[in-house]
Amino acid sequence: MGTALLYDEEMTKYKLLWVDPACKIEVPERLIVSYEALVRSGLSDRCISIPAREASDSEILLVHSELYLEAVKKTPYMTLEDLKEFTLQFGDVYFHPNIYHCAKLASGSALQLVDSVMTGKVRNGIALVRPPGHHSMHGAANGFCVFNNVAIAARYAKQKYGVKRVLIVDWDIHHGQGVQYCFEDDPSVLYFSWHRYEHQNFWPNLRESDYDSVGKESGAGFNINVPWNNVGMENSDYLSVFCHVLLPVAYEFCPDLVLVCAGFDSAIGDPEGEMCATPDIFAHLTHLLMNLAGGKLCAVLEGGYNLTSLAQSVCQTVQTLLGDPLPQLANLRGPCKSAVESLQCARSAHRRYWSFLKHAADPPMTDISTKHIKSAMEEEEKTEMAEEERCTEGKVWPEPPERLCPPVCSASVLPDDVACPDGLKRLSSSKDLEPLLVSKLKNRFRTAAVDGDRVTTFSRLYTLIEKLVANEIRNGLVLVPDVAAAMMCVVQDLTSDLVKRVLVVCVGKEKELDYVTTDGKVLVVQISSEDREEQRSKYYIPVCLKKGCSDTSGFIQAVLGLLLPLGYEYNPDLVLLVRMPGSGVVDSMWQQLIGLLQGFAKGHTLVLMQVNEKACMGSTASALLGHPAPPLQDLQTPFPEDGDALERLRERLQADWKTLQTTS
Ligand SMILES: NCCCNCCCCCC(=O)CS
Ligand SMILES: [Zn+2]
Repeated sequence: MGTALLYDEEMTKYKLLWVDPACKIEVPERLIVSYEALVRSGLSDRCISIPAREASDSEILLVHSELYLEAVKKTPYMTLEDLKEFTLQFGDVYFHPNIYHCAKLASGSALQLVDSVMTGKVRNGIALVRPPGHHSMHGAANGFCVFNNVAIAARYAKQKYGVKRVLIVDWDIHHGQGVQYCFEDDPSVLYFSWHRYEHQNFWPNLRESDYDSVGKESGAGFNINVPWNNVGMENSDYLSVFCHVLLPVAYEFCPDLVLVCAGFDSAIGDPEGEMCATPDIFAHLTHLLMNLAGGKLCAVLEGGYNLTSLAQSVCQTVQTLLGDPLPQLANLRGPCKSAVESLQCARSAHRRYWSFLKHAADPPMTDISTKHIKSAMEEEEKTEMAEEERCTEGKVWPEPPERLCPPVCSASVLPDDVACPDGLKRLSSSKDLEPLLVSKLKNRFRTAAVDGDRVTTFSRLYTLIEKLVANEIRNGLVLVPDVAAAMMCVVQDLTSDLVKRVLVVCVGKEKELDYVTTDGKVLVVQISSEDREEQRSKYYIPVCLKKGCSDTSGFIQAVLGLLLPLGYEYNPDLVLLVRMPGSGVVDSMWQQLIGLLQGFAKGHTLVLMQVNEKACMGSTASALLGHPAPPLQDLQTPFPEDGDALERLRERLQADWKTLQTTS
């Protein structure tokens, strides 16, 4: 299934008609450059174009009051003076004779997107709209927003498709207070927002934007705010919050639909955000949400005022929605102190509501919400500085890397008598081994004549890895007689000269893992029921689950809270996913793991399985081909000892691995 793209140039046909410094950044060019970038890059042609439509009155009234709607209806007929007058009753927003029409198109586009996804016409999609929506409230326009596009879409999805749980992820740099107000007592809509806050010194300066606004009454726990109290947040900060706050809760919530308030003013160069995250981060944020809700994801444009980073970020998002390989994120260095404080506060505020956050630490000693007094004075000094001096002084960043699709997505190396799963390309021609390699294998296995089929297997493995590294294929599946031996061979013989860093994810326990690397060329994360604490080192990290890999709750917690951060920090060139026989890992969990691992090494994942486990080749192939993993149904509360052990393991490892840091 494809990716929907909604865009209508009508939504570029309104603009600010008078002088208002607060609103001058919201210009029609925002939409024009975004769409043109998609066209120029060829991405728009790969999408399924869905027409925009006007939202009806009843759809708008799902969120807004009749009084407000009737008032806005009058704006097309107002004189310039009347429009100015009308605008004064709201904050940081402007009206225009054509904005009511565009606001209906913006909301209607979001609804068209929901229809396309919920009817299965497309898998996911994005609506490029203006005016944005997440600041508008029941009875008021605000922050460039007229109708709350995403809030209307959430209510519409519930009403028309009986969607039980909607996750709204707001990665815009402003707090979508309109969305928070709309759903704060509603447990069927989980609203997550991070936003520039600076201890309430940043617009919209609301006390209720802080981390302790967790929702009300039956909605308690279903509103997550992560305030950024400093500017300059980077890719590491964003990824840490996803791994340690949003994703654990999102997986436990298990939504039927994901809506994204896709604002790109959180990207580098934006005058509003003043953050430093690069456009390629949105490729990963999108990817990390795409295995939820069976891949049903609707992204709706909110903010984004630097036309260059906006266009690049939109392209990065669309490319991921289309399933293209992810870019490698370079030199992640762990979250900054302020980000750790914020995520620690958010985690501790929510630990009573979410079993996946149950073991979160107490809030930091320096309670960050009282800091706003002091920082107000700092704020005073800052405003003395010239405006342009303080904001984006010529931020520059590299063009996002090309994300080329290899000619073959998934290849397989199988014994001759095993059928190849649909969609996989069989590499049967095992080329003759270089004599060098044969001698290596011989002395490796110290047998005079390395037996025939083993040489065949390793020659095929070698062929596969060569093609992965050459980007001729994206990922691969290999069935071998002895998976542990094959793993050793791949790690020690086949990859040494081909790749710089291999991430080995070992699922289940194995007979002997009789080597531990210390040079950093290999990072082994082993998830099993075995407690190998004594063997742990920086590059060998055993995660012990009391009930083993069949405990999906413990497994996904270890993946989100440990494997993902580690993987991002380690930044491998190859991922080796080894499924030990008898691991007991549940199929949906196995597919989720393969899906999430695609975020590393441009998707170069090599799956090693034992021949006698060929029964799960089908689902492995499906995940390797990029089909969304099935949702993890009814997750139990993780075993306390596992949750505790994971928290302790993170604390012990965070000296070596900064992205594991969740406490300041
Ligand atoms: N009143 C002092 C300056 C306030 N600037 C307000 C900017 C509103 C931004 C809204 C937005 O970006 C939506 S995503
Ligand atoms: Zn914004």
